[in-house]
Amino acid sequence: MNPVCNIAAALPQLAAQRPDQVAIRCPGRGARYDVVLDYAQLDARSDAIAAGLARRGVARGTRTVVMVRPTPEFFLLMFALFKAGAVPVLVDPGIDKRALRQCLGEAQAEAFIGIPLSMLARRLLGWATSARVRVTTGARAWLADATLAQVERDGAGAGPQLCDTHPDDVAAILFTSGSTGVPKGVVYRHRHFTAQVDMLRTAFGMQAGGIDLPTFPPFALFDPALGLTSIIPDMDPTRPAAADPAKLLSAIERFGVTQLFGSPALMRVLAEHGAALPTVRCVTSAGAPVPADVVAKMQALLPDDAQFWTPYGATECLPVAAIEGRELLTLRERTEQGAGTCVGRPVAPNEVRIIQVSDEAIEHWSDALLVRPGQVGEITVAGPSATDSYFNRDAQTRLAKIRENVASAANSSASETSPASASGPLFRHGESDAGGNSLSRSEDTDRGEGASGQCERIVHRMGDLGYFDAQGRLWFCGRKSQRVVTAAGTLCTEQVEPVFNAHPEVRRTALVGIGAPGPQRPVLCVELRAGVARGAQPRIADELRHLGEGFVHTAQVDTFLFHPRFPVDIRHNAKIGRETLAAWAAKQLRRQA
Ligand SMILES: Nc1ncnc2c1ncn2[C@@H]1O[C@H](COP(=O)(O)OP(=O)(O)OP(=O)(O)O)[C@@H](O)[C@H]1O
Repeated sequence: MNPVCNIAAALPQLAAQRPDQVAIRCPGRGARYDVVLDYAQLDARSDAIAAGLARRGVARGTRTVVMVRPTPEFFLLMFALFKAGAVPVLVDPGIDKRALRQCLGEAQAEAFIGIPLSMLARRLLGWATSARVRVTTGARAWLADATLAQVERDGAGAGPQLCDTHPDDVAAILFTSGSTGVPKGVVYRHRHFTAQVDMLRTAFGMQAGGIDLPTFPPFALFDPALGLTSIIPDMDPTRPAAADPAKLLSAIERFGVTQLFGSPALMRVLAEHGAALPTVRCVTSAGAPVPADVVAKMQALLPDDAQFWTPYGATECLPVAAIEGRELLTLRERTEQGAGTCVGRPVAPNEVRIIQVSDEAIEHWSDALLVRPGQVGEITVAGPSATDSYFNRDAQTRLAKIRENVASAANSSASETSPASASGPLFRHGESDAGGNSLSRSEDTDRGEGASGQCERIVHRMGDLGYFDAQGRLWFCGRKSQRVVTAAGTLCTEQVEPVFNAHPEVRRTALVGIGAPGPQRPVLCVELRAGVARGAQPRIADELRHLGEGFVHTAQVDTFLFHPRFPVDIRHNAKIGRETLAAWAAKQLRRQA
C-alpha cells in the first residue's frame, strides 16, 4: 500500500523524534514572543481539532475558508484540516473587498473558520454564504456555531487523525495575489505540497532544526513539514514594505534565526536599515525581481558563507527556477542594458520550456510551439509542483494549461535526468472531478503508464515572458498581459524598465501601453526617489530620454510621466500595478492634449 501523501504526515514523526523542539513561536501581546507551540503540542492539538471538526461535519473534502492571522491557531487549524483531508481555502485578506467576496463565493465553501472580525464581515458583507459550519477563534461563539477551543475540547483524546489522502486528492485552494486581475483559486493536490517541500529542501538546503522567519504566512506552513522552527515576525503580513526593521532584527538576534523569506519590498526594508544579520545562513525573496542594489546591500549584511536566493515561481507552480545573489550580481549590467532579469536555472526536476507568445488557449502540446533558442516567449513548466487547474474557472484553466502526451517508456527512462516522469500523475481528457475542475487524473496513472504507452501531463503556462541564455539560465522579461505592442514590435516591461531604473534619482519605473494592442503608444511612468524636487522633473525626463536612446528597444520610449507613488500588489508590495498606471497615464495624456 502506498504511504499517505499529506504534508501533515511529517508531524507525528517529528513529534516522536523531537517533541520539545519549538515548532512555532509568535509575538503575542507586547511582542514578548511567549506564545509557543512545540512539535508534540502541534501534533496532539491538531489531532484534537481534526477530530472535533469531524464531529461537526468538517471532514475529507470539506472546503473550509480559513481567515485567521498567523498565530498558533492558524497552524493548529491548517494542520488539523490537512490531517482531516479537508480543503482549506486561503485568500489574501488585504485584497479589495468586492474581489474577496467574489473569491469566497467562487470557492463554494462548506465551512468558514475565522477571527471574530471576519465572522462579522461574513455576516455584513455576505461572504461564503454557502458555509454551513462556522467556527470562530474568538473567546465566544459570536456569529458562529462554536469556538475553536470548544472544537478542540470535543476532539480531545481521540488519538491520531491522519486521513489516508491520495496524491491526487485536493489539499487546498490558494488564491493568486490578483496583481493582474481578480485572484484565481489554484487547486493544490497533496502531491503538489509534498513535491514543493522536497524541492525546497533540496534546492535551498533546508535542514530540520533550522530557525525560520517567514514573513509571508502561508509559506510558514512548510516549516513544520521541514522540521524547522518558525518565528512569526511582529509585523502586518499584508504590508511587508511597512515592516519595522528594528523589530525584525530583534527577533532575528534573539532567536538566532538561520533563514528568512520575504518579498523584495521587505528585503529593501532590511537592506536600507543596514544592520548585520550574523546568524542568517539562507535568505529567499520572491514575488517580483529583487533590485540589484538590494541584493548587493543584503549580501554585505550577511555572513560570507550565507546564500541569498531569488526563487522564481507563482502560486500555480513554485519553485520554478532560482539564482543565488552572487551570480545575479554578475549579471546586473546585462539587466541594466535591457536583457531582462535572470531568474536562474530550473529547480530539479522541473522542465521549463519557452513557447511562442499567444493570448489564446492551447489545448495540446506540440514541439512546434517552441521558440528558437534564445528567443523571448512565454515560460511554461511541467513538473511535480505545477498545478493543473483553477477552481471553478474553466476559462482561465484552459488559458493556462496545456495537455501533453508523453511516452510512458520515454518518460520513465528519462527520469534520472529529466523531470518528465517526476511531474506527478498524468492526465487525460474529458473527465471532471468533484471540484468542478476540467482536468483530472488519468486512471492510467495508477498503473504508472497507459496501456497505449502514452500518458498525458499538464504543462502550466506562467503568463510570463522570458528566454534561456546559452548557459541554460532563464531570464524573466515581464508579464505577458503587460507587454506593450508598438508599431515597431513588442516591448517587455522587464527589458525596458531596468535601463531607466539605472538613473540615480529614479526609484522605479513602469512601462505601460496606451491604446489597444498593435500599435500602442509606449509610456514610461516614473517614480522618483524621496527628496527629489518636482522642479527636477524636466531635466530628469531629458536624461531618461538620453538613457533610452542607448538601446534600440528603449529608444521607442519618448513619453515620461512622473507619478508620486506607484500602486503595488497587496501580497508582496512589490509588483507594480501597471494596469492601474496605464489608466492613469491615459488620463494624463488626454489632459495634456
Ligand atoms: N523571482 C522573481 N522574479 C521576477 N518575478 C517573479 C519572481 N517570482 C515571482 N515573480 C512574478 O510573480 C508572479 C506570480 O505571482 P503570484 O502567484 O503571487 O500571483 P499573480 O500571478 O501576481 O496573481 P494574478 O495571476 O492574480 O495576477 C510570477 O508569474 C512572476 O510574474
